[in-house]
Formats: sequence, C-alpha cells, structure tokens
Amino acid sequence: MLTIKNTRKNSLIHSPGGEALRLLFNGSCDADVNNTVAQATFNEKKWIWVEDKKAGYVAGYITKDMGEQVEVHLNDDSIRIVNVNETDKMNPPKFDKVEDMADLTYLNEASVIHNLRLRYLSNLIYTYSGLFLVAVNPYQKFPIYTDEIIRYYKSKRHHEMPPHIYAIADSAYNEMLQERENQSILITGESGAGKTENTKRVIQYIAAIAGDSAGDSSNTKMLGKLESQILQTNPILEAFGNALTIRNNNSSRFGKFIRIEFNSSGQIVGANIERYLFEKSRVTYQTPEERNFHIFYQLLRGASPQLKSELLLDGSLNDYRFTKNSLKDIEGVNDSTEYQTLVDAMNVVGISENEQSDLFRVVSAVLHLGNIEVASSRNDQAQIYETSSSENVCNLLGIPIAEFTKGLLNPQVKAGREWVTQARTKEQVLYSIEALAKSLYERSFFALVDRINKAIYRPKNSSYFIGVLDIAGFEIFKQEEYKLEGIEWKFIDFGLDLQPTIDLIDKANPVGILSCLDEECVMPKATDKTFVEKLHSFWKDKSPKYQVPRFQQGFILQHYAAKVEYKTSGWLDKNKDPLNENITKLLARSSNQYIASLFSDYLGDITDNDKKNRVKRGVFRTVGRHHKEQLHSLMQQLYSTHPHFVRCIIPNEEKCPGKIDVPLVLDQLRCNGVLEGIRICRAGFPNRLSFNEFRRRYEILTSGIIPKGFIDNKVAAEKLLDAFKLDTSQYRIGSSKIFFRAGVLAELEEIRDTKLSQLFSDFQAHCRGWLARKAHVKRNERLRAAIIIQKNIRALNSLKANPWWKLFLKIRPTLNCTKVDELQRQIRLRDDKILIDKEEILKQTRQREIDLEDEVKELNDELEEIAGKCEQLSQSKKILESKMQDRGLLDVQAQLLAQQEVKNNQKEIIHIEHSNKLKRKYLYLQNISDDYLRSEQRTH
Ligand SMILES: Nc1ncnc2c1ncn2[C@@H]1O[C@H](COP(=O)(O)OP(=O)(O)OP(=O)(O)O)[C@@H](O)[C@H]1O
Repeated sequence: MLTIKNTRKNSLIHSPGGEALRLLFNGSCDADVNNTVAQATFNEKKWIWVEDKKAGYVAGYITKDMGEQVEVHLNDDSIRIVNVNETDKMNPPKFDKVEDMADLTYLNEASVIHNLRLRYLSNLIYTYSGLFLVAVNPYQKFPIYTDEIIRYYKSKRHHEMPPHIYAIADSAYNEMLQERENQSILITGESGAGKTENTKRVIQYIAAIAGDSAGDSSNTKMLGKLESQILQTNPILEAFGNALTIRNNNSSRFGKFIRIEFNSSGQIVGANIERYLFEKSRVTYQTPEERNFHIFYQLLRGASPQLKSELLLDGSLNDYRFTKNSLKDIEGVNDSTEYQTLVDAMNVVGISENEQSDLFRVVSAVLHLGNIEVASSRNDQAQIYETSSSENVCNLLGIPIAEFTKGLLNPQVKAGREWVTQARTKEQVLYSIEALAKSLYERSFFALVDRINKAIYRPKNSSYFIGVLDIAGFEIFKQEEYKLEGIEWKFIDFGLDLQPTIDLIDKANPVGILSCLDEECVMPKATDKTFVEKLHSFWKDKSPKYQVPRFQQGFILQHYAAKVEYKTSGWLDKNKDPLNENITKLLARSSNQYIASLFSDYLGDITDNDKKNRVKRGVFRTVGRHHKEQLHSLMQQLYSTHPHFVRCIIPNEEKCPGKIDVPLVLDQLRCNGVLEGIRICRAGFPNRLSFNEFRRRYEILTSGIIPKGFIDNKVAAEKLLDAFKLDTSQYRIGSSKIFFRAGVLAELEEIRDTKLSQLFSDFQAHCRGWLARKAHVKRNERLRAAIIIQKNIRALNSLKANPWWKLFLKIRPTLNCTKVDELQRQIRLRDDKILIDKEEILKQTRQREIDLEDEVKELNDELEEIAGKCEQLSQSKKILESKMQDRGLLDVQAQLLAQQEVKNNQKEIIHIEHSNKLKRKYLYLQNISDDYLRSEQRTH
C-alpha cells in the first residue's frame, strides 16, 4: 500500500501501468499496485475508472476529500488505490489527443500513454512523437488506406494533415526530390506490432504517387506493370517467409530492406529487396500454437491434384512430421485462396510455371525429408528400413537414392589423411536430415528473393532510392550532424549510449562475443562451455554491461531496454551450421538444374587442398559473421540516407481490437526509445533548413529586408532571423544550415501561410477589381448606346405623327428623285470601271515589264555576240600583225586599222540605236503609269 500525499489540484496521477488520471481536487490517495487506473473523470460525484485485473474496468467514486487522503470507492464496495507521482504534472485538457506529443507542455510517461490511449480509443492509430511516428496496431481494418486518402496526403506538408504513415512516405518522397538525397524509413517494433502492414502501406503510397509523376495517378488501380510487380512481391515473400506465431497470425520470419529506386524526375524505375536473419529453424519445429511457413499449408490445401501428384504429395497436413504437430488453421484465412493469390502474384512478377514448380518441389522435398524414418540397429547404428520417403526426396531432388542413403547413414569423413566411412547413430542422421531440410528451404527462399530482384531491379536508370526497413529493433540517430555543422551542442545522455554494449558484441579487440564465437568454432575440442569460459575471462568485471549468471551456462548483457540472459548451449554448432557434405555434393550435381544451383558452392571434389580452403572459408563465413557483415553493410546504407522513423506498438497480446494494455504499451515506449525521442526532439534542434531553402521560403515574410542584387544566402538568412526577432535560443546557425528547436518552423510556417493567404486574397481582390471595372465600362457603353437608340426611335416616332412627313412619304413615289439615284448609279458604274481599268493597267504593266525584260535580254545577247566578234577580230588582228611582221607588210596593217575603225563605228551606231530604243520604251512606260495615276486621282 502506498500513501500519496500533497497531491495538487489538476496534477497528474498515474498508475503502475502508467494510466493518466487528472485530479480535480486537492488531496491524496492510497494505491494498490495490483490495480490500474484506466481513466478518471470527476464530476460532482468524482467518478473514477479503475482497471481490475480480474473484472476488467470497474467504476468507482471518491466519497470525500480527507485531508491528504482520497478513498476511491468502487461499485463492488471495495477501495482501489492509485500510485501518484507527484513530480508529474498534467497537461491541460486542450492537449488531449494532441497529434504531436512533442507539443505537450508536460512530458512524462503518463501523459504520453494517456494521449496515445485517448487517440487509440478514438480510432486514431497514428501519432507523432517528435522524431517518430508512433503506430498502434488497431487489429481491425479502418478505411484509412484508400486512394482518396492517398490523394489527401499527396504533397502536403508534415503537419498539415493528421499523422499517418502516408505523411511519412510523402515527406520521404518529397525530400528525396527536393534535397536530391536518398531516404530511408525505419519501421521497427515488436512482433505483431504492425511493421509489415506499415511497410506495405509505404510501398502502396509510393507506387501510387510516383508511378506516374507526369499524370495525377494517385490511384492504386491504375498502376503500371513495374509498380504492380513491386506490390505483388509481397504475397510471394509472405507465403514463403511468414508464419503464424503466438503474437502474430502473419509474422515475417525474416527482416527486409526494400529499396525503391527512382529516376531524377521521381518516377519509379525499379526496386530491390535485401533480406536478413531468416528463421529457418521453423521448417522443422514449431510449438503447437504456431505454424510452419504458410506455403506448406497453402500448397497442401490449394494445389491442384495434378500438381500434387507431380510433387508426390498424396497426404494431408497431418501426414507430414514438419506440419502435423502445428496449429493448422488461422482464423479468417483460407489457405486454398491464399495459394491462388500466391500463384497470381508469381505470374504478375513473371515467375514462370517451371520456376514455380521448382519452388514447390523444394517444399515437397522438405515435407518428405521430415518423414524419413530412421531406426536404430542393435549396435546403435542408424538404419532406414522404410524407403518410400527417401525415394520421394531423391526423386524430387534429382539425386540417386543409393548414394543419398549411404551419405546419410555411412558418410565418408576425413580422419587424418585418410577418407574413412563412418557409421552414424540415429540421432546424428536425424540431425543431418533436419539440417538439410532447413538449409534446402532457406537456400530456396534466398533464391526466390534473388529471382524477384531479377524481375524488379534495374539499377542502370536509378538516381535515388527510398529504403524501407522492416526489421525488429533498429536505431540510428544522426547527432553527429551538429558537430559537422559546427553547432555548439552539449551531448545529453538520454541513456542511448549503446556503444559499450555494441562493442561487447561486435568488437574484434578485445575479442567481442561474435569474434570469440568464431574463434571457438575453429578451435579443436572447443565446446559451448569453453566458449563461455573464454568470454568470462575477457569481459567479467571489465565491462559494466557484462555479467555472469548465477545458475546457467551463458552470460547476461545489459541492452538498452533491459538486461538479457543468454544461454549458450548449441551456439558453436549453430554458428558453424554444419551440413552433411556427402549429401550437399550430391545435390550440387542434381539432375534438376534448380536444385543443383542451390548447392553450387559445394560443387567439385573435396581434395585436401579444397578441404583446407573450405575450412578457411568456413572461418570467415560462420552464421554470426555472415549476419554481422550483412548488418554492417545495411548500416552503411542507412547512414548515407535521410532517416524517417516509425515505431509500431502492439496494444495487447490477444490480437484484440479496441483494447490497450497499458503496461505492455508503456514497456514498448520505454524500450523503443519513443520517450527519449521526444526528449531529444525537445532538447535539440530537430528541424533544419539550408540557408538557401530558408531564404526562399521565408523571405516573403519580411519584404525589403534583403537588399536587391546578389547577397550571400547565409547573410540573407541572418538578416531574416533578425527581422523575425526570434529568440536566439530557438535556433543555431551552422555552416550550411540553420537548426531550429521543435515548433519554431511550424510557427514560421503558420505565419507564412497567413501571409500567403493574405497575398492571394489581395491578388484576387485586384483581379476582381479589374474585371469589375471592365464590366462597368462595358455596361456604361451599353447604356449610352441604348440612350442613343431610344433617342432615334423617339425622333422617328415623333416624326411619324408629323403631317409633313406623312405627306412626304405619300408623295415620295411620285417625286423625281431619280437624279440622286442616277448619280449614285453612275458613281457605282464608274467605280466598277476604275477597278476594271486598274486591273487592266496592272496586267499590261506586268506584261510590258516581261516584254522589256525579254528585249533587254535579247540586246544583252546581241552585245555579247558583238563582243565575241570583237574578240575574234582582235585575234585575227594579232595573227595578221604577226604575219605582217613576218612579211613586213605594213600597208596591210594600215588597211586593217581602217577596217577596225569601220567596225568601231558600226558598234557605236548599234549602241546608240539600242539606247534610243530603251529610251522610247521608258517614255512609253512613263506615260502608262502617268495615265494610271491620273485615273486613280479622278476616282478619288
Ligand atoms: N495498420 C493496420 N491496420 C489493420 N491491421 C493491422 C495494422 N497493423 C497491423 N495490423 C494487424 O496486425 C497483424 C500483425 O501486423 P504485422 O504483420 O505488420 O506485424 P509485424 O510487426 O510485421 O510483426 P512480425 O515482426 O511478427 O512480422 C497484421 O496481420 C494485421 O492483421
């Protein structure tokens, strides 16, 4: 029993489970730690709702304020007590159901859970909490993932719309386009919390908005082929990689990182899936409340009889060891329909019928492997008497049965330098059968992921990506950014310093747990015990995060959320993951190409040299090392992206809609860092903008502050900050960005919105004014016109009554008014004639021009001819001259000169005649045009 004292009015009480209770009176109360106050509302009777572990919620009321004590009387006459934390203060009711919990005035566990709970009970499953989006699994379908909702969220700002996974997807997409930076969305949470559902929603949203950025697709029904293929990878991966567990009917038994690739204009050009940590042990063992991977049930229930007979499957779920002890059905799920969905999805992705049958062949082989019955002979040697299952296995896997059986029962192993045949016990054979079944299924699953990637991955056209990580427990905080930007930042230890624990697991020197395990795996005679002893010698009392357990063989690690005790039995074996090499070699040479490809790394004879290499390779590729390398590469990728965080919360363990188990939720909030996330967000500078972006967005708020012409973006941003009169504690200026405390940018955005809407109103007012003025002028003109028309009509009407006018009208037909008419007619006729003459003159002029041109051409030809003759004459003159020289005939020269003169004279006469001719023609044309001009003038 706890006695709570000095509880102030309006202060917050919260139960051991963290439920919030607002006290509307002064006083205190006793608390029974077994009960949880769910909700408290006080009216005059001061009602209180208390959760009773047995009875559920029970209502009670507070009878009286007794000084420092408050009794809560329940309707079953008992008294319930609550735990009060005096330091916790209650937020005013206006903060109830607040969309971003970073906005809470008082931040504490109770307020956070109170808010989440209120929202959850109002079917609001998404809530922002500073750095994260918190998503509480509703366990029911809300209509919040429709095409219409997608359209609402498209290109909206973060806080413009209620919290939603689409808002996160949208900001990742827009930031990718604006910042030209890869993005990642890290979706984490416990099993069953909703990671995979939210991952699917992110991909659905991105496929809808980015599939066709040219048009307004926003419609999942109108997706392109690639987008559909990406979406259809889901049912395939879920069939082979998901299973029913106690916590989740559709639990992913592997982690995945899906990268959606975009070109520079933001259209999807491909996708790639990387998988992590596959739970292959489920193939051979499940608890009675759980199932094997879905595909086993789907195939046995949904495949056609013909396919089943091809796969040699003539039994039902109860006939196969690997399925018979499991739960068979999932509520609300029809495996046969799911099988059809799977086949349809594989067809969409482009997995051919042959490839599908290869995948199913492996599933069937695994089922038959489980049914191989191994007996023990008298000398403890394993025997297989009933061979039908082995025959089926060999038939399906394309390997000879004799060698398979021999490899299982009497494998060849190396003993020193010799190869010897070893007899195996029943347990050893069963172990290697199970190891084979697990490895076969796992390799086939990995090959399936590779095949899917082959269909959807086109790295060539890719410029950026958005990666969606669906995996339990991932954390990256980019606090180094402050350092890079030169921001003064006092590191606050929020309990997030996980480095000592990470070192303990990961470090090579001093040897961390994984390295130590790898080392032990190659040590002769090493056992799980020697491994643990070695670990203790390295870490006991040397790391505060490492402890030695009292009773078990293992160690205790202090993780972020809690201490975890690890039992190390079987670790060495699991890390080596040994397979019977006699069998794997057989499989590598299988007559079935697909099966052979799964084990191609075992191809080739194991010579001494190979063996050495194999062992060496084994050292580097233990299970632990493989995971470590994979995760390291994942972290590298994540660090190169802009991260967005989604924290999924499981509300209760009964998969029950509308029920929130407060201690369970509180536990998750504590473990997944939501509370720290909010604190970091409030303590640090969670919003940042580059100088350029800041100036571009907010210059509008302070017209005239930034002078015209070029000015450095940083200087401009500083001027703007001064003009905003922001408190300097609210921001920090880095070397390329400005960092803001939570809420500052939201405020600026609000002011900007107001300003923009004011500007737009002004603009609209201007436009409307202009239109109205134009309409007014038109109306005035119409009015004037109407007045004139009226005036004329009135004049006409008044004239109508005038007797002179009447007389005039009467006598008009008899009047000789033809003169005017005749004149008009003559004018018309003359006009017509002028027109015709004009045309005729033009025609003639054109014709004359053409004739003249022809004549000029002829004269030119004549001139050329004369010139040619002259040339000839000068030639003959030259000849004659030379002859004269030869013969001394000077008199001939004189004669020729005389001839030449005659010729020249003739030429001159021709020239004169020609120019006279041209003159005459010119005068003639002049006359014509004068005539024409005169007639024109007359016309006018
Ligand atoms: N947003 C949601 N809307 C409706 N149902 C949901 C939602 N999120 C989760 N669920 C329900 O909860 C179940 C578990 O969710 P999901 O498989 O996504 O969990 P998980 O965190 O991926 O778990 P695991 O780690 O075991 O794979 C889903 O099958 C679905 O029935």
